[in-house]
Amino acid sequence: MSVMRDFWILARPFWVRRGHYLAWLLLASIIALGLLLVQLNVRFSYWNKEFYDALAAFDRPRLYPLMGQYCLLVGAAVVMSVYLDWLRKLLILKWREHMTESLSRAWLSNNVFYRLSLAGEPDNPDQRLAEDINLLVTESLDLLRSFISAVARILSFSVLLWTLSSELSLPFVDSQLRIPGYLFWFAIIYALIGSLIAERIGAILQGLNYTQQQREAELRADLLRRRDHAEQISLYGGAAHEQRRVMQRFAALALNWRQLMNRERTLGFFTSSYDRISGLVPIFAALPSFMNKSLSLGGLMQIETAFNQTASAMSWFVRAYRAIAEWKATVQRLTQFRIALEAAREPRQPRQAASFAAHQLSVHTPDGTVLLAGLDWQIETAVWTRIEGPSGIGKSTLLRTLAGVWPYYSGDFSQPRGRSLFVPQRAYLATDSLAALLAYPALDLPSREAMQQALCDCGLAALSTRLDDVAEWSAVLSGGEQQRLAIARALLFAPDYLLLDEATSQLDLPAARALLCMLRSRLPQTTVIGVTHQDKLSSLFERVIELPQQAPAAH
Ligand SMILES: Nc1ncnc2c1ncn2[C@@H]1O[C@H](COP(=O)(O)OP(=O)(O)OP(=O)(O)O)[C@@H](O)[C@H]1O
Repeated sequence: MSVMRDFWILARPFWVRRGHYLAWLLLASIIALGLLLVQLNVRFSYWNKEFYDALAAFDRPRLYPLMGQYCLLVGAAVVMSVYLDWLRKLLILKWREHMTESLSRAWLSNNVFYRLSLAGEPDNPDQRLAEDINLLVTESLDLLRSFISAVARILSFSVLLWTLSSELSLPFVDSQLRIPGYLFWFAIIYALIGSLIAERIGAILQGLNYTQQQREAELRADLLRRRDHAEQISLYGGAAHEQRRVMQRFAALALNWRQLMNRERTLGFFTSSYDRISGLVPIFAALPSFMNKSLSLGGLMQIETAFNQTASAMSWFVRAYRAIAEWKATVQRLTQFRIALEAAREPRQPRQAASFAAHQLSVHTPDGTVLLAGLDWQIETAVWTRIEGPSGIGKSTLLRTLAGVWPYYSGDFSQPRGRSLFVPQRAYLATDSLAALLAYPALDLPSREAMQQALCDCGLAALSTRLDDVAEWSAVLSGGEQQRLAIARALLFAPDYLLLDEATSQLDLPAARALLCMLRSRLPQTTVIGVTHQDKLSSLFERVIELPQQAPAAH
């Protein structure tokens, strides 16, 4: 039952919250409509009886009111099933919206998504948020609905079937074996045997379908990668190589597809025969009563409906285990995600102090390899400090630690209060308007004049007329231009603390120097901590912290 507990932990925030009455009202309406539809089907079966009896008796005056009744019944059934589906979708939408909002907030807030990506788990959070929430909501509602409907159908139609079927008397040893309501028992045994055979043939389909989805996703991802690296591929002249890889992926997909279609063919032989036979089986079974005139034509038709409804409701119990298994797997995946989010929610927070300071600080990689150990220093406010050390020693990782996003450290360090901004070597440029990119990560746009001025200051005057243009700027701008844009962003954001990680590496030295000098004159109060391999820029920094392997030093 732990799966039910896990499910309730996931579902509870939606079903037990302020304004949850609407959700419960929707659920109650969906269940009520489902039950009404079952009752309507029972009513249809009575209509069938009366109609065929009137036909058999050539009773014209009874036929006309029956046709009127039929129109009413059909009208009611159409309105009910359309609204049932509509309300079901509305509830799915509301539930899904609530879960997406709360899980994506837990994922995105406090840099949880970044820490989870470092730790490498859980896999594919995007799939959890998009597909699994949808599956959980849809499967939960549909399982509940189909369970209630199956129970209601069995209760309503089996009673009908029992009353309609006479007692069967079979010779058994020296006496007669009497089976009351034999059609009811027959419907149950028929449904059980049919569903079990279908399950046996179809069991392997589940695995094949799963593999098929995976292969399709791999092919799609592979084709997307080609789109993302179009330029590099054409520069290498790698088209033939790429074509071969695409066809290799397709061959794996086709191999599974063949197995799937062969298995579906076998299942198809069984299900189409079963479906066709199901229409006649109850008629043949009740034929003796019809022939000895104890059953009317209408009664025969009613038996056919009641038999098939009972049989299909029974087979739900045989087949539901697969839907329940899928639902359980979805609950488990989302529970893992929820637990991972909760575990990563509260990172160790650095102390808040007047400035950045490290005391016996050690930084390591996610697998525990120590990169830097025993760091002891303090960084003065409004001073430009450069962190220096050989490639691979851990300079960028130290900057991430100071920014408060790298959780793998021990010892102690403090962060100053105030606004800080990190400018990485490769700026993040989403596909958006240039104005929105300049404002990032602030939500409000600065004035147009301020943005145009920042672009001019950073040597991007040519872009100042394109603030509203939406483009894939990371593909449109050169590497150097992207770095200029990131500095323009910093100018507009005007942080108290600026962490620069190789932020001018793609510019020539005079351009890099001019850009940083301009930054310094525009943001004189900002404390800057930088990492750069451009040694000629070192004169811009007032202080250097050198990072020798495992032996810290500062001067
Ligand atoms: N997310 C990560 N997972 C595992 N190892 C990592 C991760 N990030 C960095 N490292 C490892 O930490 C070490 C230091 O990397 P870092 O980028 O901090 O060095 P660096 O001094 O800035 O290097 P460079 O000067 O070449 O840019 C590297 O060996 C790198 O492989």
